[in-house]
Amino acid sequence: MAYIEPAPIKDTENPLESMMQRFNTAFELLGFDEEMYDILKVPAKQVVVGLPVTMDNGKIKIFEGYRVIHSNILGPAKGGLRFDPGVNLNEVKALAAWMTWKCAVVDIPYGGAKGGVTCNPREMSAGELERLMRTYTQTMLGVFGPDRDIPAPDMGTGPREMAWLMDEYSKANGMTVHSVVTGKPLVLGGSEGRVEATGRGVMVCALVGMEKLRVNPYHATCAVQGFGNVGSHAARLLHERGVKVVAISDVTGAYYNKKGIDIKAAMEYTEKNNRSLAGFKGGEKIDPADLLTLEVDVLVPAAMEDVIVETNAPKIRAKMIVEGANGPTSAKADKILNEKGILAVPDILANAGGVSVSYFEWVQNRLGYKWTAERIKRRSDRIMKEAFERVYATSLEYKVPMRIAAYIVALKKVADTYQFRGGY
Ligand SMILES: NC(=O)C1=CN([C@@H]2O[C@H](COP(=O)(O)OP(=O)(O)OC[C@H]3O[C@@H](n4cnc5c(N)ncnc54)[C@H](O)[C@@H]3O)[C@@H](O)[C@H]2O)C=CC1
Ligand SMILES: O=C(O)CCC(=O)C(=O)O
Repeated sequence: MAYIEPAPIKDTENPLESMMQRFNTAFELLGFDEEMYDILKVPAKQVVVGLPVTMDNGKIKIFEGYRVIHSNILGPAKGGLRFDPGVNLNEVKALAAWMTWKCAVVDIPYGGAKGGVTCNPREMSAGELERLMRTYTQTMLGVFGPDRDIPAPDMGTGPREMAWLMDEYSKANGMTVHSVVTGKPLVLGGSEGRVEATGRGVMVCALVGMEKLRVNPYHATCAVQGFGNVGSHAARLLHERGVKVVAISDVTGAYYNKKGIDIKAAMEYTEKNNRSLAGFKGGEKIDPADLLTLEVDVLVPAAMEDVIVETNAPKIRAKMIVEGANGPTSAKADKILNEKGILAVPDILANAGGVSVSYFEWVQNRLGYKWTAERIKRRSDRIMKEAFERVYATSLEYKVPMRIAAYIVALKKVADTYQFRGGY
């Protein structure tokens, strides 16, 4: 189905600037020296490649692909692969740095990376996407590796794409290498729970946040922007815990139902409708911009960067924002939300459930063993709750919002590790 994509609301900032503003604030509070500033700021590696792909019409099209390793000081670099028309080097640099801070916040032994290809997967056939993913993997053979850099899904990619990547990497190495990528299908060494993991972490953060705000989940309402991997599972899991999800949206539009959207029905609908909510009848269609300003207890932006910005932040009425997406709130909007007393659970904490279960997948692959779904859920919930409390306590100690507290936790950990490793 053809549709016009709503243009994202754009701030004057870009994700990299937004990330750096928070980084600078936390860095100053920690009083580190200037050398440490450059060490933590500058990405370790940036790779930009041209990817020739034979399209279904027989013509060759060149796509631009990226992989940025921000840091590998805590361990092998880790981070997703994004297929989206908006992918560019600056965005990938910001996303890679966020991965470093995220892994540090949840205390898993990884550095940060991110990759992407500027393309529109919604307009490409499965064959074109497979050729693109295999070509991308070929160009990254010297970058990826189970002990070097381990990709995973992000916007526009999922288990299918990870399977192609694993297969291409394995062929090039003459052996099956499961642990080079996470987020694979279960039959290919994927982990129980990875598909829902990011949404599950969002749900855990939302529940702990509600506890802090003394909001009863059974009386709470929620709006979710983005109904892909993260948003749909976050909505489902919150709904299962008694929260009324009154609005959902995707790139095709937004849907509101005062009595609560039937999330299971919405998921079944998108499953059959090429992953799209277009034509969904479970709610009245509303302006997508209005979803963000609904009077709800919890707002979950789970689509893309810079959707809560200086212009709409004053109108936000949610008590709490739990950031499923990476970078949904600009630095300028942060200030406004803080002044309004809205509790913002930042991306580098709220969406870390995905990379946490990716870590479990990698551990299982290396052990050649499989854990049960129950074990995965128990361990990832514990990671998320402990990380939330760590960041919350830091925010009280430094008298800063949770976002800055999360950066403080992360910068401290990475800087401490640098000091011990030394050698520079
Ligand atoms: N997949 C994962 O495990 C993780 C994803 N994230 C972040 O979560 C966000 C979403 O990622 P996924 O769910 O994996 O992607 P996805 O590709 O599965 O879903 C993205 C959803 O957002 C919707 N969307 C796109 N533009 C929109 C707009 N302008 N308004 C409303 N909806 C819009 C799409 O239609 C789709 O429903 C991204 O920021 C990603 O970096 C963060 C951590 C892990
Ligand atoms: O699962 C992973 O390794 C990374 C997921 C990701 O890209 C993210 O957390 O933004």
